[in-house]
Amino acid sequence: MTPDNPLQHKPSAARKALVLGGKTGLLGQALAHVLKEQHWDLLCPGRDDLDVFDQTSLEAYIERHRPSHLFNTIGYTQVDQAEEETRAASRLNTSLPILLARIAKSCNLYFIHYSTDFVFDGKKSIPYLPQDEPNPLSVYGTTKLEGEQGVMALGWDKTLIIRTAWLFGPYKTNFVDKILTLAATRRSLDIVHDQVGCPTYTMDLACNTLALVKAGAQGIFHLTNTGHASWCELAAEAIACTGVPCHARPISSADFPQKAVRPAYSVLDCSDFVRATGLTPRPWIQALRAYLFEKDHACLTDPRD
Ligand SMILES: NC(=O)C1=CN([C@@H]2O[C@H](COP(=O)(O)OP(=O)(O)OC[C@H]3O[C@@H](n4cnc5c(N)ncnc54)[C@H](OP(=O)(O)O)[C@@H]3O)[C@@H](O)[C@H]2O)C=CC1
Ligand SMILES: Cc1cn([C@H]2C[C@H](O)[C@@H](COP(=O)(O)OP(=O)(O)O[C@H]3O[C@@H](C)C(=O)[C@@H](O)[C@H]3O)O2)c(=O)[nH]c1=O
Repeated sequence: MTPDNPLQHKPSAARKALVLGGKTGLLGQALAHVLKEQHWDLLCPGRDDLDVFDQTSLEAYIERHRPSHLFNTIGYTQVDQAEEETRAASRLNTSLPILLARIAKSCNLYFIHYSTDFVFDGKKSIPYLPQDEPNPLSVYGTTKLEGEQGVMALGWDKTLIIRTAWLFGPYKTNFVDKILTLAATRRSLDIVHDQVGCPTYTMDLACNTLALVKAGAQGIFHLTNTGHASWCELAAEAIACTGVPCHARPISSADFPQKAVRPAYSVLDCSDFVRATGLTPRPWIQALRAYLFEKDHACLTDPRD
């Protein structure tokens, strides 16, 4: 903390969240919804409202609105495109979180940032612990890891990095939606079956993030739903839930060439989360059913309403 920074002397509201990515992101919008449901004051500036790369504007925004918590859900998440747009990926996944952590430190904000299972190489066959050695296989994974390392190197206590994986949820098209759209017009779909991870519902991740924050968690945590699946199993389950007559055919990654290499196994061990909060995330299949039910019945409102 820099003692001569005028921002840190101002008391901040008890629970006021600045959610970057909260206006348009897959996770950001879920987080905004849950924060609002839990009666937090909420700030969700989009690209047109705030240039997050401009430190002066960002600090002025923080001084004006005085949030207590800074959630960063902005990221470069196009895994294949990142292989060619290394600089753009690095700017969003590495430089931005470091800048935000620095500002959080100088303004005394609790900083919550998200990272990924793709920091691991997938050579393990039991769930990855937060302290396991990362070894990313892709530009996306590398830039996310460098973001984590840069943030942790600043040594700001009130920092929480949550590694999560395989997100699905409302507000923005995701893997499950893509599969269901394809399944509506196809008799069969070829889906990779040799990549195993843990599908995670954004709404559960948002609730569980707030439980971690409430517990005052600091450092790196793994947080997903529980269980594991291949992409093919996830697709098959989503198709089965909706009753569409489409067959999910298991294939190998070699038969679905992509620019970026994905880990073969990236299940995350969430036991630190369980210990810190006393909660156990629900199984991914149950969360998937909840998502499809809520989607079908339009249960969710716009997070900004
Ligand atoms: N999706 C997944 O399966 C997983 C995601 N994660 C991590 O979780 C976090 C959230 O991911 P997710 O919700 O999927 O991300 P999305 O791609 O859905 O959202 C990214 C957000 O970042 C914003 N953004 C992108 N570029 C800029 C920019 N130059 N300036 C300002 N805002 C920008 C986007 O705004 P706009 O709409 O205006 O472009 C959008 O709000 C990321 O850190 C990601 O690495 C981790 C594991 C799995
Ligand atoms: C649409 C489709 C995808 N696939 C495969 C491709 C890929 O290996 C897998 C998942 O597809 P996607 O490309 O949507 O997912 P991908 O971009 O690999 O997802 C990752 O995104 C980043 C942001 C993360 O952090 C990770 O946790 C993970 O969620 O499914 C098929 O095999 N058949 C298909 O018809």
